[in-house]
Amino acid sequence: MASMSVKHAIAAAKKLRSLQERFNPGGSDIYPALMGDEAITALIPSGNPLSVHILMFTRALREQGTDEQYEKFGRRADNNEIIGTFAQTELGHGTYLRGLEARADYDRGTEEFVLNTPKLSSYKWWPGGLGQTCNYCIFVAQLYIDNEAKGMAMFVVQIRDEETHMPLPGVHVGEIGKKMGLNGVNNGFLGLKDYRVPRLNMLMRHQQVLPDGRFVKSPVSQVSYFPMVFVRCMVARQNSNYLAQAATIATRYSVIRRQSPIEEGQPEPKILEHLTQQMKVIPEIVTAVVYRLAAANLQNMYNETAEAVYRKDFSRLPELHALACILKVATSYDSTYGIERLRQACGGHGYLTAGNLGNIFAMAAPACTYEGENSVLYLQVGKILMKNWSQVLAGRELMPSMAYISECSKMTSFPQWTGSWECLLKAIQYACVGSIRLAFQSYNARVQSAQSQTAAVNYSGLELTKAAELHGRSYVAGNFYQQIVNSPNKHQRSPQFQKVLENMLELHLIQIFFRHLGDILRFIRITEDEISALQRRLEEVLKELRPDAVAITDAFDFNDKILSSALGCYDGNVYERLFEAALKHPLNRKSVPDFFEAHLKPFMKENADNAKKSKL
Ligand SMILES: CCCCCCCCCC/C=C\CCCC(=O)SCCNC(=O)CCNC(=O)[C@H](O)C(C)(C)COP(=O)(O)OP(=O)(O)OC[C@H]1O[C@@H](n2cnc3c(N)ncnc32)[C@H](O)[C@@H]1OP(=O)(O)O
Ligand SMILES: Cc1cc2nc3c(=O)[nH]c(=O)nc-3n(C[C@H](O)[C@H](O)[C@H](O)COP(=O)(O)OP(=O)(O)OC[C@H]3O[C@@H](n4cnc5c(N)ncnc54)[C@H](O)[C@@H]3O)c2cc1C
Repeated sequence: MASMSVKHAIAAAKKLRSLQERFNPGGSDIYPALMGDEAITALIPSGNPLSVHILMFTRALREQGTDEQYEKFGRRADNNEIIGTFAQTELGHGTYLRGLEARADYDRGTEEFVLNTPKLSSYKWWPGGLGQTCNYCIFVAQLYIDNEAKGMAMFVVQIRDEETHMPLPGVHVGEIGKKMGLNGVNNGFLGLKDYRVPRLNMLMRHQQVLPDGRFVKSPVSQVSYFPMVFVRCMVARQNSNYLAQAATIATRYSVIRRQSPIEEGQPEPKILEHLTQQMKVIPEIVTAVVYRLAAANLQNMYNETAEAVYRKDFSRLPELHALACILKVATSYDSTYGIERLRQACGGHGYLTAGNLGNIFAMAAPACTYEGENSVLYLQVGKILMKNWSQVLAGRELMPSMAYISECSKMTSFPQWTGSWECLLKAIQYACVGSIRLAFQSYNARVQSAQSQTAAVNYSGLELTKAAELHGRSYVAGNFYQQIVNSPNKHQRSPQFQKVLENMLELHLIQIFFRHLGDILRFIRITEDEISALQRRLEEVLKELRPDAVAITDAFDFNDKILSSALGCYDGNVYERLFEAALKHPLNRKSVPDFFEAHLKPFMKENADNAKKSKL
């Protein structure tokens, strides 16, 4: 689905409200009830100008505001009476939140905050819908009381008149310009000059400024980062879906397109019969399945943790933060590169807009950057792994998603190679733990030699990133293994279905193994014969999955409207649809285009005249 117009976004928002009334009557939060529903992902693609309103503005009001603040602002936002966005990033800073320059100075005389973006670099820059759609925003700023910095806080700020939509005095708001994609989103800029808001416009569920200017700290400062955790979980889900969409298109196309006989004299086969084509398409189908399951797990964990945070129990926040970061990175990177591989798998037609792969790519790719730039989130996970390795060295228990690290740390060497799924999974985990150990040694040596912790993180950055990446692989592969091999539902599956799932597990594990062979060989001895055996298993499982490829992608259940692709329609009429799309192009409206008389004819005539003259 391409970027939406505001008109279409409003239709989607209405649909969401009606779904909420149906599934969660009277409740404000639609997502826990509906998160499994693919309709939601279809209604809020990242190209929707209301997505930040729906996913961040309403949620921040609910989770960061007091009950009274929810009644004042949140209920109206949930009801779409006001439309807002989450304005955090600035022209000069996105990643380093402690460097944000927008400021909120408390004036105890009037019990107001005075909001300012003092420099060009402190202008808010990027928030979705800020350019034109929103009349409110959550403005993230450094809080100052008596000129003393107190850290980040969030403020509800009205930016446009509710009746006329005119920007209010003191507000400088606009659109940041055309982007590579998502051009329906009207990402905006915002400057504020001495803009006053009442004290109770600061969201105060976790930290407060009292009327006399006393500051009550949040029990856990990280809780102000919670809206980002939610969207990271959503990205994991959304980007897995983008990959599934592209895989569906490329699979359907690959069983219609015929090219190049495999045996001399034979008819041209469907291109999916070529082994290298299978290797381009089938692993992406499997990756989409694997990530959808991991993202669904993450979603459950988010729902449980959000409920606990609401009750001011912050104990599971670090684990959720680590998992949300790692899955956001893994799904956004792998979907972005996977979609490009799938586009190439469709040959020349993959480059046509009518195939929709370019648009899907343009929607998936920015997720590598928004909601925490991927390298930065890898470093964040790397730092968490260092902390956990210290815990291992101290003999303490780790959070459940890192329990495998303790287990592997106790192994003096890798067990006898068997090539089983357990063995492959263990090899990935073992390489991860080896990488964590090396990163820790490097990081620790730097700290011991009097480098600051932050400098040590910077100079160990490559090793930390590698450890974080392998932790992501270990978690995702471990989750898939559990769901296929140890799931309590396993016995309700037909043997045929279980076999397809096991083939997908085989392919996923072998694929990750080969992708990280260099990393694995650093810590484990494997013979050439053992690697060759895996190569043969890879070829075999591609062959086994080939007949199921279409059925698996059909099971993703994307209708033609969502895929919006001449190459990926359910009926397989690829050439007819490509032709139809070509004929709709404006250049085909007239047999002779206007530019012929105006430019092309005079240009050719001038050249012909010059040629004649030079012959004379
Ligand atoms: C199904 C529905 C479909 C939905 C479709 C979804 C599609 C999405 C559509 C919307 C499209 C676009 C929206 C985009 C919106 C945005 O981009 S909003 C802006 C987002 N900005 C960022 O993400 C900024 C990135 N920076 C940061 O997050 C932090 O600054 C960073 C983590 C990089 C570092 O911060 P520091 O303050 O320097 O922190 P540290 O010193 O590293 O850590 C301090 C401790 O805090 C812990 N921590 C950090 N972050 C979190 C967190 N989020 N939650 C919990 N804990 C956190 C960290 O581990 C440290 O802990 P410790 O003290 O060590 O125990
Ligand atoms: C489509 C889109 C929608 C967005 N929507 C919103 C929105 O609704 N609201 C909002 O507030 N923001 C939004 N953003 C902004 C987004 O959150 C930021 O772009 C993102 O957080 C990255 O920050 P940055 O752009 O400052 O990148 P930078 O931090 O400047 O990154 C540039 C490079 O520097 C590197 N780098 C930065 N810090 C470090 C470090 N500590 N260690 C190592 N390398 C580092 C990065 O890895 C990267 O390679 C959106 C962005 C996009 C693209």
